[in-house]
Amino acid sequence: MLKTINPTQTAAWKSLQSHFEQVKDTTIKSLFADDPKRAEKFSLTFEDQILLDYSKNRLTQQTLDTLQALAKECGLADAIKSMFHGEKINRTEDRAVLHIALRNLSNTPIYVDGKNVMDDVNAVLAKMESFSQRIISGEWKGYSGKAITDVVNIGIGGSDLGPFMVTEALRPYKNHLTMHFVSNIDGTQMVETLKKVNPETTLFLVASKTFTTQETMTNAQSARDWLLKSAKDDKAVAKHFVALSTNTKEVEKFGIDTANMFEFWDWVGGRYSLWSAIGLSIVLSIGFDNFKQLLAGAHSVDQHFAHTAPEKNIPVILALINLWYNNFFDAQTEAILPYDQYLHRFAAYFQQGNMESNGKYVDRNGHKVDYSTGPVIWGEPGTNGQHAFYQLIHQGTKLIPCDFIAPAISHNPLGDHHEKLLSNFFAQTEALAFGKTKQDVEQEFLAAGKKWEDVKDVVPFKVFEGNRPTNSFLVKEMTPYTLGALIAIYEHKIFTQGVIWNIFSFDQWGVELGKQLAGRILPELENDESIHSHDVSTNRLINQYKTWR
Ligand SMILES: O=P(O)(O)OC[C@H]1O[C@](O)(CO)[C@@H](O)[C@@H]1O
Repeated sequence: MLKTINPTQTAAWKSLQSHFEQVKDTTIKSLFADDPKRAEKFSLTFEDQILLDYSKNRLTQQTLDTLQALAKECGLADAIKSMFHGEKINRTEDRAVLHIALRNLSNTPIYVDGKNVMDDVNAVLAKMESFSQRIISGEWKGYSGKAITDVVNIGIGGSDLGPFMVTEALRPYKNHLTMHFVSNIDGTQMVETLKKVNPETTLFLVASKTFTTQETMTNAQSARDWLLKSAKDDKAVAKHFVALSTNTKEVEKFGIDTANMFEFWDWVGGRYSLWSAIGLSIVLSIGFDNFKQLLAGAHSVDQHFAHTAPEKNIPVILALINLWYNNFFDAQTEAILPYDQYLHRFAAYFQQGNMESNGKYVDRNGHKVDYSTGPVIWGEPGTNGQHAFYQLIHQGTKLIPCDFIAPAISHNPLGDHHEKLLSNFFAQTEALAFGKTKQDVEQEFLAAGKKWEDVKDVVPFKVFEGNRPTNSFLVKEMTPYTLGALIAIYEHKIFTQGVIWNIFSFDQWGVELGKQLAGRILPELENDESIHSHDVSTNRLINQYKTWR
């Protein structure tokens, strides 16, 4: 079970506080000047596929050692074992946390309540394999006898972001099926999607762990109505709708044959579910063998996380580095910046992954914390970000630790595009770390033959103080395997931080209140009567809406 220690009361935290006072003004530049072997010492390679360089950070070996001592005092090693052994570490929902079982290709038994979950996991994987083969080969026919050409995944949050992110990231592995993702309750997304597809050849995947989520059920109902308008026979539903869910009863109630249901279990968190039946859209898009490679990459990282010494453990090190900025430098956000267009939803995916997991102010004792927990996660692919928000990262007043991610081998070697992309990837972390001094700026002006009088006023604006921390992930090639590994690294980083912050990373009660209030407001919108049941601001907004609609 997880310990319930306030991290700020540990001896290691106190050491970190005094250590912080000693090193807070040390620059990355001086750390490199003092140790020519820094890049070698502060980097790790995962299976000759991913190089993580974390040398451009504001930390010393002592910082890392003390952070490791903190993790130890907070019981990280036991927490990892608890998760891998299927203990119910999601205590507020009384559930185990076993996304690692979904990719447990070694098939070692994992027990929950005395039952080996691997039997069910393997059965669903086999069902996903045979179903996807029938769809991809064209053997499965729609109501009019035509093969499926388009797949629409209807889901939201974890039932959308993961499958969408991965199918985009692995586009080079795609087959002929066209994938669509509808998540928003805003009818616009469904209407625009339905314009692009033909009811005779479209398969809908209704992806919802609970099968009660308002957005998904509303979208699924509209899609069903749309299908039946053409098919004019309820039997068509069985040929065009499948369910990905834990809730058999609700699936039946919706009218989907449970033979067309792909099951998963309450020990799979929504934001950790792309490895489960929720990944069916991924399987349909890239085929089962590639999906298995995705699982294999994640499984390999699971082994690394569970069995590698903390000082060589990639997710642990990443977690500690960002905790250092979050809790000692008071950094509020972290940016994820993939130099890979295919990863354009990677940051959005980990927005949910991280913020829904560690955005908590109540600790595992039920008390309000007096320290900072999960950061704001954001990001966009490079180089687009460079022309948008990098100004603030380079010269703003906020400290923003950034993760840079790039593949060494491009799937699209068009002219010198990839060299140009990668030159930016390398240049940015160098610029952020080392900056540009006043002397450099002056030198540059002189070399360009400028007169000192003409340029002296502009010098301060051209100085980069540097010392902005980054991690670099250089991935050999973005394959299903390496992508699976990368995602699992981030998942375990989030887990590690949650353990140290003494919070429950696998519930999400913070999303409930808004849902509850929306449920109360919806019937109030049914007529044009003036509303007085809320605060004055909400009343006014509702009443203005009623006049304008
Ligand atoms: O898969 P479901 O049950 O429809 O839930 C969708 C999403 O809603 C949440 O419960 C809350 O936003 C997420 O955790 C989850 O991924």
